[in-house]
Formats: sequence, structure tokens, C-alpha cells
Amino acid sequence: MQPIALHKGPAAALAPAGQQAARQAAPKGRAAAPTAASRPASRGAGQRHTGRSPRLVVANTASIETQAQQAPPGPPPPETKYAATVEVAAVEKGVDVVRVACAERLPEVEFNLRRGTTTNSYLLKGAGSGYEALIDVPSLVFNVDFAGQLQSMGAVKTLRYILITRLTPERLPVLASVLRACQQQGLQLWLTNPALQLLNDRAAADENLANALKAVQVEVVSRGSELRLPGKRTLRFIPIPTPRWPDLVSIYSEEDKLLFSSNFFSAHAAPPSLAAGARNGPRSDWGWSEYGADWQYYFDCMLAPAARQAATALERLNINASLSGGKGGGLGAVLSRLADLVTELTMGADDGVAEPLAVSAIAPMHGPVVRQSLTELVRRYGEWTKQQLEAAATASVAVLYASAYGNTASLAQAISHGVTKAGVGVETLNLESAGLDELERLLDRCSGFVLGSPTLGGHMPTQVQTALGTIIRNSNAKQVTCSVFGSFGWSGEAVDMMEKRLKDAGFRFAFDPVRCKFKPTSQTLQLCEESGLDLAQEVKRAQKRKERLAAAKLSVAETASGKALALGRVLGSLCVLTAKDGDAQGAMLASWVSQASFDPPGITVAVKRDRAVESMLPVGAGFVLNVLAEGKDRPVMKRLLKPFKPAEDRFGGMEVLRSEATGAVILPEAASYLECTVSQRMEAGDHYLVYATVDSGKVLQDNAQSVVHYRKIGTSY
Ligand SMILES: Cc1cc2nc3c(=O)[nH]c(=O)nc-3n(C[C@H](O)[C@H](O)[C@H](O)COP(=O)(O)O)c2cc1C
Repeated sequence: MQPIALHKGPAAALAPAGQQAARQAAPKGRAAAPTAASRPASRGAGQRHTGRSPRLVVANTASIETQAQQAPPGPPPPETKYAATVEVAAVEKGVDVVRVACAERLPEVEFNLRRGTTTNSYLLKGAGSGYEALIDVPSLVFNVDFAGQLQSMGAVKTLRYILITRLTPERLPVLASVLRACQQQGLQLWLTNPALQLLNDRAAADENLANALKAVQVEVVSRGSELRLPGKRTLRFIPIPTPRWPDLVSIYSEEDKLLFSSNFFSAHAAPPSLAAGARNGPRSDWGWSEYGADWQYYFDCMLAPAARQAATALERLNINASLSGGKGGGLGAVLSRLADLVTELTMGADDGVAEPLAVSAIAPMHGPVVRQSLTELVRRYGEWTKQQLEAAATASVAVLYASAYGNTASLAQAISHGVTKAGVGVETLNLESAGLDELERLLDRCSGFVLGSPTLGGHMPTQVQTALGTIIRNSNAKQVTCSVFGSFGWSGEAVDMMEKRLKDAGFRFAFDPVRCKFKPTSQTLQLCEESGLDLAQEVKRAQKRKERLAAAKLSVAETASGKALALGRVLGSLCVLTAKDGDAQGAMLASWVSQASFDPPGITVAVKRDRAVESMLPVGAGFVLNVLAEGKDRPVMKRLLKPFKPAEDRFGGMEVLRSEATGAVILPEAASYLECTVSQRMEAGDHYLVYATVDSGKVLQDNAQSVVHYRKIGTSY
């Protein structure tokens, strides 16, 4: 093994900008304007690094000074830490999980953290009884003393290896504190090259971190890297990068049949009690019914927009639960089909399906250790990925962005989520690392695109500027719908520049550019998600127009099968479902509503997958079901059927009542309303079937009849 020296060359010259960046990356922190004292040392224009990655280059360096002097932002708000608990439990013999669990709702609404979150680190014992290796450290946003925890477990004296599957700026201070606590000679840090780049950048600007790293040997892992722990285990590293997580790597322990899967197979949810997840605890596992929705939401938000990379990762992992005695078959067949699809889409796929990994448990970075639901979750990952790839094969939106500190990346993620909700594929490209060939290929096949950029030095980074030139020259890109977005600190020129250049070149915008000051709020993310939905609807409309042109028109009577006509005779009463989630609120017309239970009183509502309000209806969420009254339904229907701008108030200017429990809208002209809590959700084709218990209700118009929704055919509402 060759220890890799941490380079302190060029990055050291950028120390002031790096310090700036480090401040910004602190939890909930905001960047302060670069001041004269913190300004980067002068280098050639276009060559200056931005702080996080040496690859993201500021195009117009001269204006960093001008902008900072003209409009410095306010002081950064105080850092917030979230109350969290640390719990330790056995995963396998000689493998413990140290779980930092936070039940609070965190502001990262892109993860829908209603149920809190967990961050897992794992400790592996060596030949003796002491801990030999640590996998991952938590973020400093949690108010826990992680190094102190390791100390109390005696780990700091015995650890020889620290293995990192995902590194973020927020984890670096915790990593530094662990390294400082471990004083023993020959401590090794294993991580991927992109993670090392982040480490180098930050170490160049952060003396504490640089000092902590002095006594550490760094080993860069790649596909095929192995670490033999004295005594019993061999750990195999399997990189599984995505555009958002370029440094992601999983670790497989053959002896334990355990896969440390990093962000894959994760869920954001705080466990009611850690003991429930421990092998020898009161229950052996958390099951699909408790966490299925969280696993799926995590996949939808974080991996659906990177389905191509997710397919490659699943192929590389080729998890076979059956080899280890679990129920059901492995993923072999699904993955082979996936591999074919990926090959078609990428024109040059990965180097084939890997040997199956026998896995009896998955130890992810967030959420429960997966054991009982292993076969189910792995199978679902294959299915979800395949669905996304198939959607992308029909129509896909290219999400192109660069992001130095993650804010523009969050916007990209929210837009992508909106697009995938509408059943349109997303292909994400991080312009920081992507080649121009890859960009060209993506532009040639996309049915729409969005371009995101931060403003750095009064400009967009060079990579975005170059990509913009490529986009403007691409003949397919010109035909499709698009928009732009980006985060900024005080002047925000990048989004204006992208908008102007694309509009001047005749590009059609599907939604208004999204400009976001520093870190997006939940409202901005809702705006992004709904903008993504709008763009996807536009893509679908264009697709339909194409299909209509290609095929001869058939009348409803000709196309309608007896089945569809018969289905059209099924009746439901017309309702308006309303929900509120923090500042965000949503509403939809619902006619596929039915009573489903007497005791407790319960109803089902079918919610189309691409409804904006769908994301406000996770298990446990409250909503109001307004049953419309005959003769008073028209104005409400008219209002709800007209197109809305993303995040626009559906009931603006109307007199409405509010539910005391949830704040959701109650329509005074409704015949009656019910206040409900989502109890279960089921995938039902292109809808979700939401089962909710009725908490309370009221008849508002004594003599009113409910509106019954008559249809001609079962293929539309
Ligand atoms: C070196 C540097 C230069 C910046 N220059 C500008 C600027 O000229 N105008 C501006 O509005 N914001 C500027 N910012 C603030 C960033 O645009 C802001 O932090 C944004 O949230 C970054 O987005 P990202 O997280 O996607 O990288 C600058 C930040 C840094 C660190």
C-alpha cells in the first residue's frame, strides 16, 4: 500500500477563498462576501479555484472584488445544531453500529425529513476484542460528541483504519476530531479520489484539519481495492458514484455477508428505539411496512434522477440475497435486463455484471440496517431503476448543473424530483466533472433541459459557460423546452446571463428562472419541484403531439375497449383534497374516493403520482377532504382546473377556513369535510392509493347533495 501525500501546493494559495468556503459550508451558514483580507491571492483569470473543488473555476475573477465591495451580504446567521442521541447496537458478531439519531424535522426538505433522520457509522472489531476499523463519521450539524463517544467505547486507542464511504464538508470537522483523538501510530484513512480532493481543498484552508491529518496515512480506493483486516475480514471497495455523490463507495465484507452501502438503500427516519434494529434486540429488523415509504422516498429524491448511475451501481453490486439463505431470487435477471438498457442508453456501458455478492444484511449510511426486507428492497431498487430508465428511454429531461457548495445542487435535486414524479426520466450531469462529449450526447437525446449555476465572482463558473456554448450550438436542444436556475449570495448574475443568452438564441422556457439566495428554503424547493412538474408536463404534451402526428387519429369509440367503457361507469363523489406542510400548501380535485372502513372510520383516495400535493401525503400526514355540494362545485372546479404557476396559492383571494389540526384549507361551500390522517399508502399503477383514517368531520350544508362524478370512459377522470 502506498500512502498518498496530501498535496498542499496550489490549494494552499487559495486558502482565503477556502476559508470563505469553509464558513459557508458550515451548517445553515451563509457565505460572507469575500473581503479584502479573505480574497484569494491573485492568479491568472479563469484559473482561480472556488474553494471546494479545484475543478470548479470562476470565469470572471476580476468581479469577485467588485461585487464584494458593492453589496456584501449580511452576517451569517448563528450555526444551528440539532439535538440528537447516540445509540450503539450489534449488527453482526464483531460489527456494531453507532447511530446518531435526530427526531427533529430538519430543514433539508428535499429529504422530506418529517420523521427525523439517522446517520450511521460502523465499528468493526479485529482479531482481539478491540475495535479496529471505523466506517464513516456523522455530520457536525448534530449536537453530539462523536469522538467522545468513540473514546467512551475504548475505540480511539485501538482503531487502525478509518474508512470513508461519503465525505461532505459538514463531516470534516468531526473527522478531524476523531483523528485528533486517535493518537496511535500508523492510523490509515481510506477514501476515494473525489473525497480526497475535498479533503485537500479544505485542509489547505483549515489549519485544524491539516494538523489532524499530519500523522495519518491516506489510501485512495478504487474498484477492486481490498483491505485485509488482521485476523478475519477482507473488505472489498465497490465505488458507486452518482453526479450528486461523486465520491460514493460501498464496502463489502464477505466473511460477514455484510454490505456497507453508504447512501444506497438508505432512508431518512429516526427509529423509535435503536434496539428494535439490533439483531438481538426485541425485533430482528425493521420491515417494509414501517420503512418502505421512506426507502422509496429516498430513492425517488436522490437516485431516480441518477438512474443511469444507479443501474451501474446495482450491476456492480449484483446483490444476491438468496445466496445467503434469504428468501427469493437475486437480482441477476433484472440486472441483466437493466444492463442491456443502460448499454443502449449510454453507448458504452460498464464492464459487465459483477459476480453476485452474497449479502445477508445491508448496513446503510441512513436509516435501519436492512435484513428482513433485504430481498424486497433490493428487488424494488432494481424495479424503480428500471422504471426510470424506461421513462428516460421515452422522454428525458437533462438536468445540467454545477455547484460549489451544494445549494444549486439542492435546487437541481428538487427540480429532478418534480420531473420524475410526472413519469418523465431525468438524466443528471454534474458539469464539474462531465466531459463535453457526454454533454453533447445527452443534449442530442433529451426532450427538455434545465441548466443551473451558482454566481461566483459575478459570473457563472467556466464549466457552465462552456456548457452554455455547447447547448446553444446543439440543434436538438434548441427544439426542446428548458429553463435555468441557480443559487447566489448578493448579486446573482449567473442566472440572468444564462437566461439572456438562451432567450436571445430563441430557446423556449417552460418555467420562469429560479433564483435562490444561498441555501434554498422549503418554499423554494417546492417552487423547484413544481417547476420540474410543469416542465415534465410540457415535455409530455410535446411527446403526445409527436405521437399524434405519427399515428392516425382514432375516435374514442374506436379506441375504447369494453373494459374501459365499463370502468367509466364506476362513480365517485367529487371532492377537493387540501394539505399543508410548513409554508407549503397543496390541493387537488379527487373523485376516486371511497369509504373503506367503519371502525376506525377510514377512506381511500387515489392520488396520481405526478400531483404536486402527493409529496404532502406521507404516512402520518394530515389532510382535509372537502366533499363538494351540488350547484356549488363549478367555481371551485374552475379554479382548480386552471393551470397554476409553481407554488402559487390555489385559493388566493378566496374566503376559506383552516383546519386547526393541520392548517389545510376547508371550503365553506363544501357539503361536508373530513379531517384525515394518512395511515397507509400503496402503489397502484400510475396512482398511489392512500388509506386514511378520519379524525373528525362536519356537515356544512344540511340539505346539500354531494356532487357525483359521471364519466364516459375509464381511461380518464
Ligand atoms: C469565491 C466566491 C465568490 C462569490 N461571488 C459571488 C458573486 O459575485 N455574486 C453573488 O451573488 N454571490 C457570490 N457568491 C455567493 C455564492 O453564489 C453562493 O454562496 C451560492 O449559494 C453558491 O451556490 P452553490 O452552493 O450552488 O455553489 C460567491 C461565493 C464565493 C465563495
